[in-house]
Amino acid sequence: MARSTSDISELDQEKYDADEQVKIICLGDSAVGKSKLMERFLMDGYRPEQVSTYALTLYKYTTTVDGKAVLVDFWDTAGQERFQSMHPSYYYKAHACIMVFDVQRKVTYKNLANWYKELREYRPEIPCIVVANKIDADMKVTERNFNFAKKQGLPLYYVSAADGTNVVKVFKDAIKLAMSYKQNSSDFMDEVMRELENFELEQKEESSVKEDSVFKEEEPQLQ
Ligand SMILES: Nc1nc2c(ncn2[C@@H]2O[C@H](COP(=O)(O)OP(=O)(O)OP(=O)(O)O)[C@@H](O)[C@H]2O)c(=O)[nH]1
Ligand SMILES: [Mg+2]
Repeated sequence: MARSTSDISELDQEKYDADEQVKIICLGDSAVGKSKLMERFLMDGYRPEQVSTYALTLYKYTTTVDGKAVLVDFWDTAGQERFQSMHPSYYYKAHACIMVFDVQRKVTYKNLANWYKELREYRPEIPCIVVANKIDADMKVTERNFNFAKKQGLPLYYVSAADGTNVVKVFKDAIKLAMSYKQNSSDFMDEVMRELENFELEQKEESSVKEDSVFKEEEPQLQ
């Protein structure tokens, strides 16, 4: 059972700046199997923490990479994806993304393009893995080419949360990619995005002041 918490400290995302803390997010339509995949990977000893107010679950996992202990938070949503858009804080400081579709439902594959677009708006450079889930339902799908991944230059894994095929591989590779992103990226893009946001905000404030004064000037004079 997931432990329910409204502990806001769980959402203190500054912790992800620490060397040994990694944040991996999961994206994809409802019912593609995001939660089942996490549960399958973490099987025993996982402790999902439902941050109920924010409709998300953090799956915590400890591992070692190059002899160093690493704490991984896998972020999973509950419900928000129905609106086809996530809150920006979901993406904030994420180091890698696992993007899932259901091989049995074409629409979930088509929607990858929307998820990917949104991901790149917030995290232009983080590694992203595409997961074709539920291959147990029809093994023939592994012969099919899902061009979206190839077109975007992303790795594609054929997976089944139900029978476990490739699940460990996906998650271990995601952790490796997240760690290497963390170590090698200067998060330069993050800095640029922040600067741009501040700049746009300042401009908006400035232009609204100007509009105010223009409006006042054009106000008809009452006789
Ligand atoms: N056959 C099969 N069914 C699966 C597999 N993975 C998940 N399912 C089923 O698909 C349904 C949805 O799985 P979830 O893990 O709840 O999906 P989700 O993406 O977390 O859905 P939301 O939380 O609504 O976003 C469940 O009934 C699962 O049992 C799989 O690999 N094979
Ligand atoms: Mg779920």
